[in-house]
Amino acid sequence: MRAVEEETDHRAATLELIEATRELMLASATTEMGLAELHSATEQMRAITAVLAQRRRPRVLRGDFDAPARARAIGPEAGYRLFPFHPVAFPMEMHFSESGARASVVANALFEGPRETVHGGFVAHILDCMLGTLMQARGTLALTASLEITYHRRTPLDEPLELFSRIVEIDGRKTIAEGWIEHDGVRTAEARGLFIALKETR
Ligand SMILES: CCCCCCCCCCCC(=O)SCCNC(=O)CCNC(=O)[C@H](O)C(C)(C)COP(=O)(O)OP(=O)(O)OC[C@H]1O[C@@H](n2cnc3c(N)ncnc32)[C@H](O)[C@@H]1OP(=O)(O)O
Repeated sequence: MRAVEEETDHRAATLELIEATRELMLASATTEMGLAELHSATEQMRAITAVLAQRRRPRVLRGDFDAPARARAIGPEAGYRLFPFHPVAFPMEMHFSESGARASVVANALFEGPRETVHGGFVAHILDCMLGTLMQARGTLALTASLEITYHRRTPLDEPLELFSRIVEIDGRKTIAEGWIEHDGVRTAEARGLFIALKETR
C-alpha cells in the first residue's frame, strides 16, 4: 500500500509513461528507419517491457467515477480526459454543459481504417465514449444496451474533428442519447444509443 502523496506521484508518473507509450506506438507503426535501428529498437523495447512487467496490476488504472460529474459542475471550461491511463483508448478531453458535451480531437495514423479515414470501429468507440461519459457526468451509472452508428461520409485522419453528445430522452432507467462527429462543420458520423441505468449501486 502506497502513502497518499506517493500514490499521487505514482499516478502522475504513470500518466507520463502512457503518453510516452502512445508516442512510441505511433513512431513504431510509422518509422522508416533501417534494419539495424529496427532490431536495436525492438531489443530496447523488450528490455523496458521486462522491467515494467516485474510488478503488475491485473487491470489498467482508471479515473474516479465522479470525476466527469465534478467537471460538469464547474462548467464547459473544465476538461475531463477519458482513460488517461490507457494507451489504446482514443485520447480525448470532454467538456460538459448543462445539456450535453463536446470535445475536439485529431485522429492519427494509428486509427486508420480505409485509406486516410478513421476506422469505423474507432468512430463507434469515440461516439460510445461521448455518450457513456455524458451519462456518467450526469451521475448515472449506466451501460450501453444498443448503439446505432450512421456513417455519412469518411471521417478524415490528421484533421481537426469536433465531437458532440446530448441527451434526447429519459424514461425511467432508459436514456436515449445521441452524438456526432463534425469535420469542417459537416457531420461525418452520428450515433444514437440506448443506455440502461444499473439497478445496483457502484
Ligand atoms: C468505477 C468506474 C465505473 C465506470 C463505469 C462507466 C460506464 C461507462 C459506460 C460506457 C459505455 C460502454 O462501453 S458499456 C459496455 C457495453 N455494454 C454492455 O456490456 C452491456 C451489456 N448488457 C447488459 O449488461 C444488460 O443487457 C443491461 C445492463 C444493458 C440491461 O440489463 P438489465 O439491467 O437486466 O435490464 P433489463 O431489465 O433487461 O431492461 C431494462 C429495460 O430496458 C429495456 N432494454 C434492455 N436492453 C435493451 C435493448 N438492447 N434494446 C431495447 N430495450 C432494451 C428492457 O426491455 C427493459 O424495458 P422495460 O421493460 O423496463 O420497459
